[in-house]
Amino acid sequence: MSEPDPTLRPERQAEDNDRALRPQSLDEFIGQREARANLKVFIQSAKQRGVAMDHTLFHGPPGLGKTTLAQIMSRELGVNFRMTSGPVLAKAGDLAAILTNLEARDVLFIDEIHRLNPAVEEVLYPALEDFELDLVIGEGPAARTVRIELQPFTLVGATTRLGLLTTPLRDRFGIPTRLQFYTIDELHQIVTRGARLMGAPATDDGAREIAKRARGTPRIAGRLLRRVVDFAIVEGDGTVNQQVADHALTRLGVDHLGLDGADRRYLRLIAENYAGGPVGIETMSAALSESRDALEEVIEPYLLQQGLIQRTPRGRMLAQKAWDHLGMPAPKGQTDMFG
Ligand SMILES: Nc1ncnc2c1ncn2[C@@H]1O[C@H](COP(=O)(O)OP(=O)(O)OP(=O)(O)O)[C@@H](O)[C@H]1O
Ligand SMILES: [Mg+2]
Repeated sequence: MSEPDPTLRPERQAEDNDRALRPQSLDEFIGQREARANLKVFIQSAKQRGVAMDHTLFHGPPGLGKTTLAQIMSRELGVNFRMTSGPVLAKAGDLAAILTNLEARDVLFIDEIHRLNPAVEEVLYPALEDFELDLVIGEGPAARTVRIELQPFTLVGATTRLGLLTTPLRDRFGIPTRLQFYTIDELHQIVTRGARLMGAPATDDGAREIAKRARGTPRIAGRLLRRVVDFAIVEGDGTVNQQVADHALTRLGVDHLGLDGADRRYLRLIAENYAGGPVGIETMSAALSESRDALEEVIEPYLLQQGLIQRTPRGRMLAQKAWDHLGMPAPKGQTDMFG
């Protein structure tokens, strides 16, 4: 079986640096209606009161717009945006250096915040609560603690794994925000806007075809759009229409539900080797040579959201929709419990 095409995975790649498609304001940002409406109120209120906005946590699957929203927040608040990530902050001193350089009301964005070193996390707590740093200077008997006052700031954390956050850290976010998969209509708008910005006109049904197959994820929609544009330019007349979109996406191995090779391998494994399940995640991970994290973070959320699989205490099971999608009959009695 062939390796999944990295174009189709929601993980970050260099081309995300293509800023052209990144929305710059809350009004330009499509989708996440509820989160956006709430953020608007909290941003406005912080500005009117002249205070740092409350610490905000974005969580949800990769590619749904966590980093984008954090950048938009700082822009709308009119403050600096400082960016780092959990794995990069190895020592308490690394975080201290960043915190002491923040200006009043700045946004500090920590990506992959579930991967903070515990020693660094300890330093973060008083900083978040009282805008104070307790630093230990020197070693042994000469060691002493100094307290440093910080400017009030807003921490914006992002994570794909809310469950891996420690409770004390989680509790320090006044504004926890879960990002949802996008609807086809929302992705349709995102693709149409992206095509316009790329200078490649998309017909309504062309944009819709890409939207339907983008796995609910703007990052994937952007990637698929780029590839469809390639086909449109080389093999068509440069227009993104339904025919060229379907042709290109089929060539890329993206099926009509937006599933790619890795998704189908996942479903087929349960169908063919485990008669529809239940099968444990560790077994799946070994059989597919994918890390458990990758399965839980990247592959499963969309399959669950689409109602293709179910998570049960005994493991993963295929739902009827998955059997239909694979074109295989479900074993007798197998899916009855789900109706
Ligand atoms: N609502 C949106 N409208 C248009 N484009 C969007 C939207 N949300 C995200 N994007 C685009 O999708 C891509 C991924 O967004 P972003 O980097 O913010 O995701 P993320 O949630 O931070 O992902 P990760 O978990 O991998 O860090 C970016 O190129 C961004 O421009
Ligand atoms: Mg991000």
